[in-house]
Amino acid sequence: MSLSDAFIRLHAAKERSVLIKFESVGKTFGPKNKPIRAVEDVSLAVEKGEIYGVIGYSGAGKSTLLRLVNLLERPTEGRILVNDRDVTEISSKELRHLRRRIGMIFQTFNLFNSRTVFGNVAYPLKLGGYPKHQLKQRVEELLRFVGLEDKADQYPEQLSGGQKQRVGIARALATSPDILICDEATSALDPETTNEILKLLKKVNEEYNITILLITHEMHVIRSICDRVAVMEQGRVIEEGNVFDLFANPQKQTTQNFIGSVQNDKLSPKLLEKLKRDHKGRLFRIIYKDGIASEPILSRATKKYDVDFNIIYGSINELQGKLFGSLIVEFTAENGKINEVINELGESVEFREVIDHES
Ligand SMILES: Nc1ncnc2c1ncn2[C@@H]1O[C@H](COP(=O)(O)OP(=O)(O)OP(=O)(O)O)[C@@H](O)[C@H]1O
Repeated sequence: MSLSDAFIRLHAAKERSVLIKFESVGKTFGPKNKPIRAVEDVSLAVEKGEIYGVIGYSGAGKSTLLRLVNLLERPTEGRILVNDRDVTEISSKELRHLRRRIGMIFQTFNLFNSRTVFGNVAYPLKLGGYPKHQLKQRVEELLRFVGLEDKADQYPEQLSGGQKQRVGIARALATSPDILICDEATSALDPETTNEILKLLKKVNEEYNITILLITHEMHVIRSICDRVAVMEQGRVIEEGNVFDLFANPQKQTTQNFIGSVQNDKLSPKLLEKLKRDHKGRLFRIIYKDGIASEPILSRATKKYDVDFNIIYGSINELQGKLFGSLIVEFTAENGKINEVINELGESVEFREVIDHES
């Protein structure tokens, strides 16, 4: 192996190193005779530099799992390693240090209403003994990063929800953490503001190389910015993996429901009836799962066999840089020709004929 190969491998290994590790973690609340199992036997590894999302319905145990990382809650079983150190075994001094390495933002922003935007962002710096003469410069730099340089003297009540979350992000970044934990950070925001905050989180991840661990109940958040995802239900992780793979091949009903909430390509029986009334050709659902561009495949095959095609429903989106989604297409021609097109398409995409209602 050449020296440059060795360097590349070493670099790649470093890039993929595990930063947060849950090992068979459990958390029980409540008295012994009436225990509430919030987290049940969770094992997960969050790698350095990635955006890792945990999704689940209300009560699934997401917040509890998140709060275990910086020991806002203590696990009742298992171990949580941050940078290879078991957080349950560190001293209170080390814990204070760990908490400075982990920034946190919240659904309800948790800003100090009696302090200005500047005061909120400066707070963790003052607490950590940041050099006074550099403080103003650091806060201004952070406010520029989140796009709030003109709001330094305003109070939280004078800001919109999105602006408040930007302050929360600037404050969380003040101590230059390695990890940013996001507790439903966009759940209180409208869709447009949600997208702005998600873009900002992506920028935090890319420009500062900060690992992000977020929880959400919105699949849109996972689809937009996460590299990997865990689906939680009743305290357990029921499915986990790369976001594209999970979208392409969901195993559990809950995962399928979450994906359905953003795909929006299921036909209601009423709509299917109407489509069949309005379109006299044969209807097929074509599923794109591996990033192959839709139009060229369709137009090539239909042109070759002289079949008319008409895209009538569905959507294709970008997911982790690849195309993903499904389309309902009408083919009009004699059956023999349509069958030829089907045979040809079958080599590169998955599809099925839409006959009755779809599950
Ligand atoms: N401090 C606590 N004391 C007792 N039970 C708790 C406590 N915190 C959470 N729980 C319970 O643990 C379970 C998981 O709650 P958790 O808040 O972690 O779920 P979640 O997925 O984050 O849901 P939500 O989005 O509604 O907050 C729930 O049954 C909840 O009632």
